[in-house]
Amino acid sequence: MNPVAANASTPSSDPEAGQGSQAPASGQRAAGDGPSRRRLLATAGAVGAAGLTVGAAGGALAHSATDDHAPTALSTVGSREVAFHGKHQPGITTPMQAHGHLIAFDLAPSAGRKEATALMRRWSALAGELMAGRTAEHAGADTGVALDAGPSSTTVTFGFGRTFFDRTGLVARRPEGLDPLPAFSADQLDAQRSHGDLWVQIGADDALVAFHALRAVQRAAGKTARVRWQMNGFNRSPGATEQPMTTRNLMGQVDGTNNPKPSDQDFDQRIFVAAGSGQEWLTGGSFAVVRRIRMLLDDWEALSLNHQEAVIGRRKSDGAPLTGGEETTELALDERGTDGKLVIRENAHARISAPEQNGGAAMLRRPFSYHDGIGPDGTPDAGLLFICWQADPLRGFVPVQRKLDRGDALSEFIRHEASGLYAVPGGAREGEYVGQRLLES
Ligand SMILES: C=CC1=C(C)c2cc3[nH]c(cc4nc(cc5[nH]c(cc1n2)c(C)c5CCC(=O)O)C(CCC(=O)O)=C4C)c(C)c3C=C
Ligand SMILES: [Fe+2]
Repeated sequence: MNPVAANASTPSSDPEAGQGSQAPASGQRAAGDGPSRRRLLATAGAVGAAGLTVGAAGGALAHSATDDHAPTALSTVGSREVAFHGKHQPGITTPMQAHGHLIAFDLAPSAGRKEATALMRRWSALAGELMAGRTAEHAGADTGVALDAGPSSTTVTFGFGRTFFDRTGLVARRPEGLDPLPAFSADQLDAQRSHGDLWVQIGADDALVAFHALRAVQRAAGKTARVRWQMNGFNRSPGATEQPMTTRNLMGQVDGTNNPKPSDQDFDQRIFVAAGSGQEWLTGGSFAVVRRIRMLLDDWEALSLNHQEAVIGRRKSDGAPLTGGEETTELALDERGTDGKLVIRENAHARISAPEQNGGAAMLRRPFSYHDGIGPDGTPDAGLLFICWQADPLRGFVPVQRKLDRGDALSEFIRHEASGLYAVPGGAREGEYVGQRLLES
């Protein structure tokens, strides 16, 4: 086993901070010893005669078949490894990866607590292997899709939906935070693509590595759980920009600026469930709200730049508030222009969603963009797989979405199409599997 660094939240594990960064963030390490996928490949003599190119943009390394089959150094992107074990599960404060897969499962009718326990044990062992860049299954059974790549910042994160507790006879242990989200007036939710007993979030900086992990998780579910829905997303690739910067969404906006930072004094309290919550198994865990939000891009792109900026309250070019300064300058919410009107409009998205307008309600947004092709009407089925993390959805997502639902200028250009709410247990300690403290107590 590779020795893995603690996956604790630290300033440099801020999802924004590492976006596009060349240096591994905290909780990440360069791939080390152990039977890596690449060594297996080399010993199997599977390197093609034309040589193998390992790497990502700007850092490709050629591995010639004339070499002695010793693995060459991985590119920076491929070599990054996130720790599986830690206080919190990976994939929450981990820098946003370039590729993401979300997959929800329902337990099979014949499966109960015993089968769910065996599944979480199996999935946790698998997640540790995938995150370390090792083959997912015994040699020969692995699909081979990621054979020549390193860990590539893979993370696998597990959550339990409300119905998981009914199915496993654990209703008494269900946290209040899993009470159903209220209906919002603008919801157009597809039940088939919402909810689920179990939810898995996969992220990686390489598309093949991410797909490999997704497929391995699905295969490992076996007959215990069947897929309810699955969604694919993406973000900017590390190294694509000159400087590490906050990512943009498909409307072109800099998105993620005012996220809580792990260095904030109250970060842990806002994002992670503290001891004494009444559900000790959830200590160090969090709640994930997942919304598939379609963007009505034809309508959005028809707006002038001024209008687009007024909808958000920030400049499109660099994300700075319309009241001036740079991206990280605070919004001057009371400032009025020469016309006497508020510079950041009453209905601007950034105003309405700001914690100071919502009794301090805050969440950590860690989304992926998605594009599922062009619909029959010629419009892109594209938008945001909005994922936000909080210690309590009633002090995070719910009050903010209630307010946005009533008067957000952005509402006209988006449509909430699917929804999920999951309790995400704390990280597994060495020798433990995710959810053990719930399932074995
Ligand atoms: C209920 C929570 C939120 C939903 C749903 C949501 C959807 C959504 N947001 C953008 C684009 C931006 N959002 C920005 C800021 C922002 N958004 C939320 C919450 C939700 N957004 C919060 C809490 C904040 C931070 C507010 C603050 O503290 O100032 C921004 C501005 C830049 C930033 O801070 O990230 C943009 C841009 C889209 C496109 C979208 C749905 C598709
Ligand atoms: Fe937002």
